[in-house]
Amino acid sequence: MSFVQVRNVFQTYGARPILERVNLDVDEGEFVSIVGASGCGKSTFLRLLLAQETPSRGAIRIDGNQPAEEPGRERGVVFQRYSVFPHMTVRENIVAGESFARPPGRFFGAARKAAQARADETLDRIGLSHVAGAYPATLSGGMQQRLAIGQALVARPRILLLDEPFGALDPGTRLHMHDFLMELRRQTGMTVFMVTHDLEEGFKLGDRVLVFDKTRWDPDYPDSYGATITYDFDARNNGIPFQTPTTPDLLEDPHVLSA
Ligand SMILES: Nc1ncnc2c1ncn2[C@@H]1O[C@H](COP(=O)(O)OP(=O)(O)OP(=O)(O)O)[C@@H](O)[C@H]1O
Repeated sequence: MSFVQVRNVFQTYGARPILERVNLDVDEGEFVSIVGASGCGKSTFLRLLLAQETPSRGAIRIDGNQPAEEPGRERGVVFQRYSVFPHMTVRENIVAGESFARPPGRFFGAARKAAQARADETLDRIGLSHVAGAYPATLSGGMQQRLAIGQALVARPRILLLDEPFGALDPGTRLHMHDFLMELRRQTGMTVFMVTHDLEEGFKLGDRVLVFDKTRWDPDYPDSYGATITYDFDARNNGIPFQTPTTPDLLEDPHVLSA
């Protein structure tokens, strides 16, 4: 039995279908990138995995159970515009993120000191050491987003749900955050679902790239059908569109390999 099972899921708002016949099996530890046209239901799909919404039809199982309604330890989440705790400093936000992962959820005494030292290491990794004592409102949007990503990652959730988490970051910071995410993923074996508008990012980070799209379309009634998973690319070897050529001639052609 796969870790995440999605069976014939439909989601409808009022009379308007958003998702239809979505089926998916994901193994624990897989990194699944999700791409698709704006408004096709990618974030809706993440909300279903988070149990913020219940599917109109069909079922979702995580490790054989219905997803719990509280994200907490099982699932962490980062949205494109994530709000960190405004009344806590940057360092405290990271400590709070880690404490989600451990009952009873708080650190005291020596454990708190150790957590602060780990938080400082994380801040170093995400380039926020110099603002460890500052409050989020004094940071730029990109810095707040880095903090949000760091906070979710240090909680080491079993499933991490990312909704365009790197969209607002400049290219250099984005690459650093990719490295940080991949390293933590290697250490924790967490399962990741990431919605992105950047195909290259989807293929670089993902083991699989799912494409959500409508298979049925009526030009007079564009809202009459929902989207489903139309492609499920194996991205481990850079994906189907970039398959490693098997003919020796092509292997020697740098243009083909750098595609
Ligand atoms: N709670 C809701 N009630 C009614 N309609 C909703 C609700 N949530 C989302 N929608 C609609 O469902 C559609 C899919 O939204 P969703 O945010 O899932 O798309 P998306 O693929 O993530 O879009 P984007 O790439 O632009 O972020 C949109 O048309 C949106 O307006």
